[in-house]
Amino acid sequence: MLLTLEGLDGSGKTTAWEALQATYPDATFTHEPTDTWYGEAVRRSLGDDDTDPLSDLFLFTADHADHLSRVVRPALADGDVVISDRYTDSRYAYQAASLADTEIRRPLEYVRGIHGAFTREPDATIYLDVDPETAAARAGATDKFERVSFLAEVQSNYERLIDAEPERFVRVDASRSPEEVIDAVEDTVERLIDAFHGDDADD
Ligand SMILES: Nc1ncnc2c1ncn2[C@@H]1O[C@H](COP(=O)(O)OP(=O)(O)OP(=O)(O)O)[C@@H](O)[C@H]1O
Ligand SMILES: Cc1cn([C@H]2C[C@H](O)[C@@H](COP(=O)(O)O)O2)c(=O)[nH]c1=O
Repeated sequence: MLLTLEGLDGSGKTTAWEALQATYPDATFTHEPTDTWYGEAVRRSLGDDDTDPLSDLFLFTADHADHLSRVVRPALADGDVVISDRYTDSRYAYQAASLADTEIRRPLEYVRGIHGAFTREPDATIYLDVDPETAAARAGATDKFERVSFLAEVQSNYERLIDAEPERFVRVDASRSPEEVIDAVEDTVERLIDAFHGDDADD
């Protein structure tokens, strides 16, 4: 089963993902950007305010392709629960926002289309819902994506993704205290894993 955590910068994904590691010691915990040289290239781009958005998309997508073949697919093949801090929806939401002022028409559909041929969509996605102002303040507004106006575009892309696939997403109110958010995420993960195994048993 593939579970992903998504949301704006500073929404608390990593805080929740770290807490889950104690509860699910046998699960495979992973993240995007990864720690490989592909991920390092992505992080280098994040630190540069003057990159080409299409080049960024393909850098992030290369990191995802490597992540899929090296970590996600093997762990799923072993029957593991995989919990990823950011995954495909980050590209759909962020790169579609950064491509908005380019020659690419319908960026969100374009980015999804690139992934369609090769990716493995998540079984469920927890969306940590926080407003762009809170997100930017928590994240520290240190890179080009952590600006309120940009995060507002990203947020509206996430909302489009949720509208398109409401059955895949679980929204968690991430404006609450860290303890309350962690509790809500842990309850949600427990429910999703139980439901997934229930579905397996029905097959
Ligand atoms: N519910 C919360 N309330 C207040 N502060 C929080 C909350 N959750 C996390 N934080 C703080 O906000 C900052 C960002 O948290 P965290 O790294 O978990 O977010 P994130 O969604 O993973 O961000 P990014 O996508 O930028 O990596 C950290 O300093 C963290 O301690
Ligand atoms: C996977 C991925 C990430 N991003 C952006 C989102 C954040 O601003 C940074 C780094 O993420 P982190 O959670 O702070 O480590 O990268 C993106 O734009 N597209 C993606 O596919």
